[in-house]
Amino acid sequence: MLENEIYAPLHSQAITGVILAGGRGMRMGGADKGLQNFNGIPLALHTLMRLGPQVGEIMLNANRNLSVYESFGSPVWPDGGGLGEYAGPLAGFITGLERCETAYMLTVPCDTPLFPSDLVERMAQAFAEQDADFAVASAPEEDGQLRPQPVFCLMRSDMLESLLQFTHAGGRKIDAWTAQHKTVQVPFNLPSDDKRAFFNANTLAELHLLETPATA
Ligand SMILES: Nc1nc2c(ncn2[C@@H]2O[C@H](COP(=O)(O)OP(=O)(O)OP(=O)(O)O)[C@@H](O)[C@H]2O)c(=O)[nH]1
Ligand SMILES: [Mg+2]
Repeated sequence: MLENEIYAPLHSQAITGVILAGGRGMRMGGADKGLQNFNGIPLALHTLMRLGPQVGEIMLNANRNLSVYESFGSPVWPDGGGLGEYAGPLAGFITGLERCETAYMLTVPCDTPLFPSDLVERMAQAFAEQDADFAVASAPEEDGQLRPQPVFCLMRSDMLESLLQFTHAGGRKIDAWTAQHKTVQVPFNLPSDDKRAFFNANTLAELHLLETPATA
């Protein structure tokens, strides 16, 4: 690194956003989570609209109702990687890394509708400043404790080989994989940050709660 160069900025246009909507949705009674309405808009479409302006390219990862997802106007890819059906979010990471045509990829789940509008900017800054292999968001949960949110994960798109090795050895947990590399945590707990930004909806009741404005 040159003496005067603080860090090489990571331009948002070099990032492909991958929206993970490939789960079973068991806690929603097996519903296709990404197609459940949030304030009248399917969650996956809501997520596309929130993430789209923050990245250069965008794709959806889904395993059911593919034509409905395609109608949202972005590329849709189901799980590959030979892990079998519903192997978990890392199956979506594999799909994303196989399809990504930019230098970086950022994953976002479809069930966390209030995620920050400056998510990518802050993740990319920490990633570049600390010359990391992964940037992972961390945020306060319902109990106020700051915890990693590993489905919000920024990486270089050359991580596919490492991920295939990890998953073919039986690994399924995102944080166990990222722990093999240099990972920076990006805290989203500034006083100005929405406390509910990383609340996710596992049930329909939780989804409806997120639709209502926060009470002071
Ligand atoms: N591609 C893919 N994504 C998944 C898979 N399982 C979970 N995800 C995604 O990972 C994120 C977090 O998963 P969960 O909150 O457990 O969602 P889920 O698995 O659909 O719901 P449950 O069945 O209730 O656990 C969501 O965005 C899911 O869509 C999978 O097998 N494949
Ligand atoms: Mg699950």
